[in-house]
Amino acid sequence: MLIAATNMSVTHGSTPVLRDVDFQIEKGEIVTVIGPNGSGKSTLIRALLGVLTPSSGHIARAKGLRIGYIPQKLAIDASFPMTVRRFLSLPRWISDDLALRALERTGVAGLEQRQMSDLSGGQFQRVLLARALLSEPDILILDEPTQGLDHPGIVAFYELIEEVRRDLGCAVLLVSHDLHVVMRASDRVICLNGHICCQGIPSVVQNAPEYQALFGISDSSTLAIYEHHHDHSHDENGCCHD
Ligand SMILES: Nc1ncnc2c1ncn2[C@@H]1O[C@H](COP(=O)(O)OP(=O)(O)OP(=O)(O)O)[C@@H](O)[C@H]1O
Repeated sequence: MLIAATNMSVTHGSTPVLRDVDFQIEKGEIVTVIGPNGSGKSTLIRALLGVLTPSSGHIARAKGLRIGYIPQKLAIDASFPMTVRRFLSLPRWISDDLALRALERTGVAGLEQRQMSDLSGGQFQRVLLARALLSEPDILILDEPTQGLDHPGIVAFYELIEEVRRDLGCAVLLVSHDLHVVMRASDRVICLNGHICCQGIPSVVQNAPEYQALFGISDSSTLAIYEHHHDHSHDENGCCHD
């Protein structure tokens, strides 16, 4: 076990956001969290990272766990000069050789002298990934890494994630809205909506009546994910009632 949350609830102010979440991730697994906007995906990630404290339950992390985190958004002001090479050396200086190898691994070698603010969305994500890999993480945590990428870009990014997992053996936890790709590329999928609605390996989740009821899935209507039908109702706080 790398990280485990037990019976974890999180409130923002007085608003419950996550309720009774039991979650754990093992070595080398690729786990994707899916769910509607505002369903608590980023909150779950932030709690697992330890940057917010659950209101109840607890979180355990393996001793000495190294986490490589790629945030949902990272704004770099265009008026603030920051080359890719310099960015890779934050917060700790790294050698040119290490920088080159990291960029090669994520398929963006040659961009060293480019300004971060000039990169395309896909290049930017790959530079973030290169930087996250420098710490040789046991687990990579990525919050919507494919946001803004086109379909080939999304598929390519997932292929890269799989390659990184194969080569480095790290676990990967991601948040994604790309349902089709997620189902192909994850070992396990978690459907979140203020609580864990269902979880499991994609083939099982995909065929589970709970999943189909949750997401209203038929092949042609995958994008109807956010019009999904629940077999239980949610109040305004995202809590569920059978
Ligand atoms: N710091 C905060 N203070 C108050 N409320 C917050 C805070 N962060 C998140 N929330 C609220 O908690 C709920 C869950 O937010 P969260 O960002 O975890 O959802 P999400 O599933 O990641 O959404 P999205 O898909 O839109 O990124 C939302 O209603 C949000 O407004």
